Amino acid sequence: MLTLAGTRPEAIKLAPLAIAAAARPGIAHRLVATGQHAALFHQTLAAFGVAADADFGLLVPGQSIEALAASVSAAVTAEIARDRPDLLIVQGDTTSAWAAALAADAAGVPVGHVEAGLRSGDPLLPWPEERNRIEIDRVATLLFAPTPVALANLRDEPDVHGVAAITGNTGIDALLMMRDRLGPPDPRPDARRLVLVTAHRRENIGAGIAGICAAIVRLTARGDIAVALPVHPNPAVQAQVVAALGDVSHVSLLAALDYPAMVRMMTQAHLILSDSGGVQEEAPALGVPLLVLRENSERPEAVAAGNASIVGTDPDRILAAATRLLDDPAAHAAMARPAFPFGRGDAADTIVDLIEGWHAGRSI
Ligand SMILES: CC(=O)N[C@H]1[C@@H](OP(=O)(O)OP(=O)(O)OC[C@H]2O[C@@H](n3ccc(=O)[nH]c3=O)[C@H](O)[C@@H]2O)O[C@H](CO)[C@@H](O)[C@@H]1O
Repeated sequence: MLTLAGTRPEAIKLAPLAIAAAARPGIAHRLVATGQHAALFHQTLAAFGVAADADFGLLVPGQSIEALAASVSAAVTAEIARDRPDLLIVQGDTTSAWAAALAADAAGVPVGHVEAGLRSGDPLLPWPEERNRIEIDRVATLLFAPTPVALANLRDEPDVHGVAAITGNTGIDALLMMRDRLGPPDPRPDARRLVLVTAHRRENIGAGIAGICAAIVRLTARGDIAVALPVHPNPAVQAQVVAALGDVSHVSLLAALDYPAMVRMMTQAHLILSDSGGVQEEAPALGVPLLVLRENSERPEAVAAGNASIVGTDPDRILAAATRLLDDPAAHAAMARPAFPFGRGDAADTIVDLIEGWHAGRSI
């Protein structure tokens, strides 16, 4: 079995699978990095005690999505010819996962999709992730849907032909593993309540991030909160955020946090504002209220569970929602009950059980 991955969120969500696969003598697993997030990918895996078996080193700064897809496709095709894996695993919705899945399909190698069935319903939001998810699911033989909603999405699509099962999300395995390892959070020295913000979606660069930053400036003017914003490595995001927030007091712009530091900070936060996919899964499990800085979500479970609210990027809307949660303890408490709509931490074991069953010829 060959797993291909290249970004920080893929490292987080595939580390539990690598650990679970290594514990099964019947599974020979090879984890190969594309090289897309370079050192960040390997550092993130290392936080779980996992190392990649190889790295294609495909990162070319500033390269287009099309160029990345072409190089992933060529590298996966060569790897398949060399190693003849019986299954290719990809996770989520990156362009490299999409290119690898199509290359494996073309070479006759079955594809297993971890985090299958997520749909925002809008091909352009987020782009290209929504297109990538749909096309990976169309070629996948094994579809590991994290939730009943994701499974229902797959059942509704006539072009999905593989076998699908609900597994939970391996991101929750990673989160609970790391939280247990870190122990109880340290009390913060600062009396101000912590608001943690992350923003990096391609469609938010420009007007969206401008709106988010304007809301942060107005929010910190209250005087009783501290904002921490780990800035995504994307240079376009960095330039915009530093220009808008670099000199605002009680706003700390941080370098991207390693995963243990991120988990620690999420557990200390009073409120999280984020356009991230993974954070929408993590905040409910940690019981931290989340405002989603997007117009839609492929993860309606967090809103349905009462832990998240979709507020988009309009500064007035963000400010109103955040102010309510900061000023009304009952409103905050209602969104701060831990909930586990994305699983309870056993997704990776469930997935390797299903893979072993598939190897043995049992239907999943
Ligand atoms: C909306 C969307 O399409 N999101 C996709 C995107 O991830 P996603 O939008 O989740 O990507 P992010 O870069 O936000 O990464 C989120 C993860 O990184 C952690 N973190 C974040 C900031 C930081 O400084 N340090 C840190 O460790 C978060 O706790 C979380 O676990 O790719 C994932 C991997 O294929 C998919 O599962 C998601 O569906």
